[in-house]
Amino acid sequence: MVSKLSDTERSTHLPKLEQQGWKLVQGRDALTKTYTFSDFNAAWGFMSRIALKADKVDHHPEWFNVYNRVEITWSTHECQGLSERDLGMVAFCEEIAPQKN
Ligand SMILES: C[C@H](O)[C@H](O)[C@H]1CNC2=NC(N)=NC(=O)C2=N1
Repeated sequence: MVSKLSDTERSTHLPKLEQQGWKLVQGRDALTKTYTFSDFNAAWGFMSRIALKADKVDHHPEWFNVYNRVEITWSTHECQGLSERDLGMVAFCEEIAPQKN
């Protein structure tokens, strides 16, 4: 069973993630970021790599795509909030996104 991030873990990780453009979702325990890419091809490439990773680690995103924009949200259904699994996927997103915003 995966557990929600502790207060200490939150104060360790959230400030840096907020600097990277991640925001806590209002009304639920989740992190979201909107990435903008050069075109649909780049956005879909990003989504494809996340899809493969999500499948591998069995942790899946909530997301919305329009052309070059991908809004992605991470939260863990199992504990109904943020867990270390979300931090892992957030780090992966940052690692592979060709464009930072
Ligand atoms: C049975 C399966 O392992 C679970 O439903 C996995 C699948 N992907 C998941 N993804 C996310 N984001 N949270 C989960 O708790 C989760 N659980």
